Amino acid sequence: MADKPVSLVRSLLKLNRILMLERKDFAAACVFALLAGLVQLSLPLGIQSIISFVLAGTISTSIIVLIGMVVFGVFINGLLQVRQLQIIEKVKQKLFVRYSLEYSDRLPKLNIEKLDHEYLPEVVNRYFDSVSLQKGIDKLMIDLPAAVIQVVLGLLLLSFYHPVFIVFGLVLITIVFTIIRFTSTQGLQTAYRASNFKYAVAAWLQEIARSIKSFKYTKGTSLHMNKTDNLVSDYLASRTSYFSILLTQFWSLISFKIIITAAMLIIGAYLLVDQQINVGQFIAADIVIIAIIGSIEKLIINLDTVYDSIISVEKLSEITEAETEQSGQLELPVKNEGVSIAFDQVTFAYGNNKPVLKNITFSIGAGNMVQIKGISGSGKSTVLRLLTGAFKNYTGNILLNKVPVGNYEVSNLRRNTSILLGSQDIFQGSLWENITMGNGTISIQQVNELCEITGLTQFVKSLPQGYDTHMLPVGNKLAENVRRNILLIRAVVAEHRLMLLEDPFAHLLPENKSNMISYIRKNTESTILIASHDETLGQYCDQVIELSTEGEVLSIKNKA
Ligand SMILES: Nc1ncnc2c1ncn2[C@@H]1O[C@H](COP(=O)(O)OP(=O)(O)OP(=O)(O)O)[C@@H](O)[C@H]1O
Repeated sequence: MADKPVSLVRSLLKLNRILMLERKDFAAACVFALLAGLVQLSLPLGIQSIISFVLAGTISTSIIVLIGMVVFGVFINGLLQVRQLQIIEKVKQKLFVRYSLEYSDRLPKLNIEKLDHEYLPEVVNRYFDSVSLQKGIDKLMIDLPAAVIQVVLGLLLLSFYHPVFIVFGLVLITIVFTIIRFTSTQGLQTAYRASNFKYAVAAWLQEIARSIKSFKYTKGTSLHMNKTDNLVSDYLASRTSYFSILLTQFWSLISFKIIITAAMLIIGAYLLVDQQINVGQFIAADIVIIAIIGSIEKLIINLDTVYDSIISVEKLSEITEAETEQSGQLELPVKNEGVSIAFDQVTFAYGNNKPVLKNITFSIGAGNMVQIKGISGSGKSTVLRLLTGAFKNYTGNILLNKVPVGNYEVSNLRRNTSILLGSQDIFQGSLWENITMGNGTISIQQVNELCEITGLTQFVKSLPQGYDTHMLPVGNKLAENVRRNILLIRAVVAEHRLMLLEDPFAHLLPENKSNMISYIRKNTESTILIASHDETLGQYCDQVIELSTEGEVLSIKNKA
């Protein structure tokens, strides 16, 4: 995906939206952080009182009670922290589930037209950012709120010792906030760029793995290393500029820490010498200062995590916010009856390329079988793709049963359409899943019959686990005709009102081909559109539409 401008406020709002999905848990974690902070800060007060008692030489029951209370405070503090951890663990699990389900629900609904220039398996790598986000959640929900609360409460507590601490604290907080606010946008932008290069490296490594044979058997070149080297250099450059922003922010926080330590100690010592505070108060103030410094350190260390979490949400949103297909409202009733098709002066181009189809006009009666012919690149498959409703950027009209294809509800249209396109593939799952795609109405008899017709039976019988055999991604290790048969059976087995088939029979023996065509015509009333340059197919079809190399209709021949 492209290097887009990232806005700090917009990204923070996005992150906030994700956290707010678990607002109850988040609120509980914050309350626990606040309580833990209060308990933590009450300890110096207890210690201060104990010291006062000791200095006054009054060892009494009060001291024992006070010590008891301080120890109890430490225990309560631990208890609150455990509770926080439990909440955070729940939130982490929910995040994982949420993104897993959202990705799997959204992927098939994405607008292919908009993502046409992307390689989806690579874009899906962004899913791993859900794990980075999980890791950041601890810091975002526990450490950071706790650190901020402790700094604020600590400064407030110090102000009780002397008002000068209030002014001092406020000035310092304002300076640090301003520095972070104005350097963060650039920090985010560089972090985003570094993340883009990280994914580019991963994508390239995946690409080497995907085309492993090409790289393995091409001797004497180091293309794979050179490209990796370039991408890694880009990553390092953006990571270095990201780190320089982080360093600026680290230094501002470190300066804050140094100034506050020095100032509080000097002011504290002065007030002690001046007898405005006593030794107990001085020691208690020091404990508070140490707690504040500890919290500031937490802020410094976790700044990186905040950026990572924001970038994770941005990256994850490349799928969760990607445009989905627009859908109409109309439902095409599911019945065993074909649909009529009409193309009226349709012109279509992929993106900004030159038109693939020019002024195409033809009509097809319901239940007809039609071949779309033309040499490679003439636009045969594009005609089928337009009928799936996935591409909408055309001029002219495409009608199904006299209604524009875009008016149909997308999932309803898909339920009524059987699609075999060259870009479809075998996926990792059982042979049965690959054939039925989870459609529980398909019977074993139907599938067996189709295996017999296509010649797949022998392959199925050779498998010890039959239809339960696990298929590898992309149908790896399968013979090409087996792979194509599985895809053909998948397309033909469920009854649909429209069949869009790209070169479905090219791999079949002549006898299997004619048996398959007879099966389809006998078992279904579907309208069947076949994109193929097969010269022998026309004899089986009601109509043959031939496209020219320019993507125009060259001829339309109806069966005599
Ligand atoms: N997603 C796409 N983005 C850009 N151009 C594309 C895309 N798909 C196809 N094309 C181009 O559109 C033209 C028509 O492609 P199409 O696949 O429809 O032709 P075809 O006649 O079916 O070819 P074949 O018989 O080789 O499958 C070709 O020049 C092809 O390169």
